Amino acid sequence: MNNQDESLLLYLNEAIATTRTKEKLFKIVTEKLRLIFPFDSIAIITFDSTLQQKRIFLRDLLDGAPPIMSDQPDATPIAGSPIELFLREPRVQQVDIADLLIQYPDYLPFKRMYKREMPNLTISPLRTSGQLVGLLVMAARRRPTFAPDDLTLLEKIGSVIAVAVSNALAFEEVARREQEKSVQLSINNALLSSKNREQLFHTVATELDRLVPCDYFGLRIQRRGAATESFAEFAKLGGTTFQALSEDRWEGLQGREAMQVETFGLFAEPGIHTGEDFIALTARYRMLRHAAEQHGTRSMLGVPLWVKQDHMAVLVLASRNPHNFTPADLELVKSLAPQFTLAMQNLFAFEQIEALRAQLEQEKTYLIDEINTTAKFEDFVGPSGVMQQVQTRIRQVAPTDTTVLIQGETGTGKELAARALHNLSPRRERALIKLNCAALPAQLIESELFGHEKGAFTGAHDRRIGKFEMADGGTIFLDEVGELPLDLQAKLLRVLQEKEFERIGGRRVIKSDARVIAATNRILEDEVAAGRFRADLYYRLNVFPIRLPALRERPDDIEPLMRHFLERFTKQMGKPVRGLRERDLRGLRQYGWPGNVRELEHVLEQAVIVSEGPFLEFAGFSATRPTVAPTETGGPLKTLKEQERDHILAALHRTGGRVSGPNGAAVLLDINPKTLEARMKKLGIQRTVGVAD
Ligand SMILES: Nc1ncnc2c1ncn2[C@@H]1O[C@H](COP(=O)(O)OP(=O)(O)OP(=O)(O)O)[C@@H](O)[C@H]1O
Repeated sequence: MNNQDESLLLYLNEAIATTRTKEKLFKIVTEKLRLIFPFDSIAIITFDSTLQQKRIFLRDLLDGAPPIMSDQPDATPIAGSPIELFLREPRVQQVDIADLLIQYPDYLPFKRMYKREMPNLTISPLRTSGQLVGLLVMAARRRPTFAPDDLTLLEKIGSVIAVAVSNALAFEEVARREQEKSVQLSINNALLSSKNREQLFHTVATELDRLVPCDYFGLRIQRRGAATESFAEFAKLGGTTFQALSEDRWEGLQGREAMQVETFGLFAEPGIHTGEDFIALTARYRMLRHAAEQHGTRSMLGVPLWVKQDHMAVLVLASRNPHNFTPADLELVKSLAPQFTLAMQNLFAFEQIEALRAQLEQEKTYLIDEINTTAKFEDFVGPSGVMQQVQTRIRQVAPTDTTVLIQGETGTGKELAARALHNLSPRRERALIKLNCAALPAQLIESELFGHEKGAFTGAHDRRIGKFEMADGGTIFLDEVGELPLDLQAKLLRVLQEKEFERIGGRRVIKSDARVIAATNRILEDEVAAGRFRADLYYRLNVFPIRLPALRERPDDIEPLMRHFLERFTKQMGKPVRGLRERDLRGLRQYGWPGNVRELEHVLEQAVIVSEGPFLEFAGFSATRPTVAPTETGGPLKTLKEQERDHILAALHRTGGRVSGPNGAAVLLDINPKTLEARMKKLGIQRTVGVAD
């Protein structure tokens, strides 16, 4: 070995000790070697410990192209390639590519070099501590002539380079592990910190992309016999950053239906799909074909997260590069799978909790309203025979899920009966949700019943849960059902038949297990006959009818009801208990009670308020009021307007002309004082002069 050789070895040794990147190392090696050995192209091939996979660093000095540094193992297998030949006899060899091509006519790198007229190869093994870690391959146009010393030097250089290559790769491996750790940490942090699905998985996709570069990241739920659902999907649509994909992207492409093909079982095993395998999958799955055609997808990596009888969840990465994914990538993604699974399950649970929370929030408002109005069955006063029958029917039907229709005049206790029924039913732990069908315009009733999505119509600023959804597991009480507009009757019928509906502006079918109790003070049969109420809906509602008799039909209930209300009001108002005069009782029993129990309740409330002596005073109440409803007298009928006028006058008479306040006519008539004033004005009723509210 001459001085020049020695100094080269020293130089290389030093360079190796100080150089950490393989790029720099490769540059130094190339330049120094070229001073001694004439070559036009040089490659360092490294092997993994099992000699199964190789990585290639290549520099072509003739065309001045930048060196090729392979970050990923080369996909071409070593078995069956000329490399195998050198592995069998690892020593410095000089070969002519033309000879090799006879044996390996399809080996591309040699074909390429032959074409570029560099047929002379010098191959030297790279060994460290006796172990083969790679090959140094020099290609030249002219056949070099080596002295035996040169060959010895090359062997020595080979071991120096081997150490360098091993170091650089080990260093790289350490760096990759560090990066892997940092990515895993970032993914962990994202999974732990964020509750928003899109934001969370966007971070995860971006982090994972640092280790396993890809163009598509998708978490998907595959259902047996149904379309695949997207849980979180992102793609680099032309750019370098991920954008969220929505399910809607299938629409308008080939029709949503066309995309709804079953993919259950695809990626049931973790794997990489590329080349022929990938093409076979695109032939089988329309969605994959679409991705290949539209986005140029050429390879995929899939890992199942969980597999159940009827559905499975998978993580899919896809790339436009056919050789993008390596077995190491697959292992890495597999190692992350448990975290993804946990995060998805957490999110599912969290979203479920959110939905329940929203439902509870809605229910709460109702429950607060109900605290004062909750009816215990004991509050339901009615010792008369007819009311005993009513109570028996309520008790009979309460434990079932049967739809109940309660009919009766205003104030007969329909709502009280509905509440008592709910409270006797197994659903009493859940809410009774009431909807008054007469109180709102048609569109609002629909949204009250079924809810709406954000932006479903002007003014729909937020998503809103409908009462049917809210009453899931409980009872929905449709008060004044006879007032429901015909088109809504059709929609209500559908819910009753199918127990499912959609929110306004929504596509998702919502199921509700709500028990229905409907009430009306109209005679629904007459409404059906007049074409104002759908016969089919009537039959659906009238499964178990309960009729609440008018108070005048059960005079035996009057006194017990009076005592019940008296006790309540005296207690509520902290008033002393006063006696009831026989003549007053007689008068009250004889009265017709057009407003039924509600009217009786108001009369007593008023009496408790105004009475001061030892007896209750029924000021303004006249027992000479008609004892039967005018419709039943057979005489000429009054118009509704006249009837209303008379009724208001009677109320005013009783309150001494007072309209508002606790002793006013508005309380007696159970309407808003402003409304009463407006009606009085319309009907031309003057206030009694001299009486102030
Ligand atoms: N049997 C009863 N025992 C005790 N209170 C009753 C009874 N029936 C009715 N009430 C009381 O009378 C009032 C009116 O009853 P409720 O609101 O249930 O009648 P409704 O038939 O639903 O009336 P509307 O048709 O006007 O809605 C309520 O305050 C209720 O508590």
